[in-house]
Amino acid sequence: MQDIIGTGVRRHHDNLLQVFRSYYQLTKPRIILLLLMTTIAGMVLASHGRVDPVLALATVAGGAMAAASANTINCLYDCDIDYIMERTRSRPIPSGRVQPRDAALFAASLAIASFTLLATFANLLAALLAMSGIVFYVLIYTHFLKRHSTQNIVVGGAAGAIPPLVGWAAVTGDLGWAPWVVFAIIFFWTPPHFWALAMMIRDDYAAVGVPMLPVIEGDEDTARQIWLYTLLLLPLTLLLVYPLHVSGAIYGATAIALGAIFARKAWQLLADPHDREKARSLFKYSISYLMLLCVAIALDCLPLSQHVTSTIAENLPQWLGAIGPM
Ligand code: HEM
Ligand SMILES: CC(C)=CCC/C(C)=C/CC/C(C)=C/COP(=O)(O)OP(=O)(O)O
Repeated sequence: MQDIIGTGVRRHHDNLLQVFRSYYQLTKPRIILLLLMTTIAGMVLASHGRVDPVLALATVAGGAMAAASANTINCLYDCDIDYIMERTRSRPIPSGRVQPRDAALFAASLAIASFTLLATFANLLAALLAMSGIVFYVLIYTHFLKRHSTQNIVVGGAAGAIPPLVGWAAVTGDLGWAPWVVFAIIFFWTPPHFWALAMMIRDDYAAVGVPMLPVIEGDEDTARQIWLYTLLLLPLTLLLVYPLHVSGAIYGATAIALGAIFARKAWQLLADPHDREKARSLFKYSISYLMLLCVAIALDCLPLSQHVTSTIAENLPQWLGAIGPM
């Protein structure tokens, strides 16, 4: 008898775990992690590394819920094509694990909770920016552009660039040049990030009639455009050092090193646009690139880093003098 009850409880527990896992998958959690890193970068920049922990926690939670809501609505809207594409077939809605109505309720609750949290613990601007991220991603990207334009992700990429604005606004209550530069970095990073992936899986997109650039214009043109966006992205990353002076030498050196690797991978793809391994390598690297760039922004703002940077700046002429004329 006890065995039967035990098995029943275990089965109920397993089912509950399955349900949690399905809703968790619906939010595309790994993408949220990177979006949050950009939010944290925005907060750290705005507060010169001294973020209030309660505000930080509320902003991260509110930002995560807004992105989770946007991703859930995207899964709901796209479930017809997700059902056909191999990469997306096993997602919770096409595989029947979550009913569309439940997903809609889930997304609405997340958006309301996000707005409430951000408006209460941060400010109205941060809350409205997060909501505009959801609206832009769902309406402009998912509804208007994704299935109708080869420039879908160029314009749609603006939604993914909003989280650092949320982070900055949560700290300061307004916006300035620095957060808009981080916005622009992510905006120009998105086409190489996504088109590299789209080159790998363009047959999937072709099968469902989504006009991603590699499907319509082919590999050569896509590789050329990736190269162009990469060339625009790299100098943009340095604007935080000069003329904005919100980041220092540690960030600057990291941005140059990371950018050089990015440029090398984009160049290799340009030289061999049909090589899917080169596209895969650029796609994977694009994720590490943005993560590390955000880590560098945060590290650079720590008081210790600022001390190291100012010591180097003060003593550099003396050290160079000691080396003597070259
Ligand atoms: C319009 C803009 C964007 C498009 C169309 C796009 C598209 C994609 C797609 C289709 C994937 C593959 C996901 C999968 O295999 O299920 C992906 C992966 C990923 N994207 Fe993007 N992306 C965009 C912007 C962003 C932004 C702004 C971020 C974060 C700042 C981001 C972070 C990631 C990460 C971390 C992954 C890897 C997820 C994993 O490991 O499964 N993406 N992206
Ligand atoms: C502030 C705020 C809430 C911003 C929201 C930003 C956001 C959720 C960006 C996500 C970008 C992304 C992963 C696009 C992929 O969509 P897709 O439909 O092309 O991908 P798929 O084919 O994998 O479904």
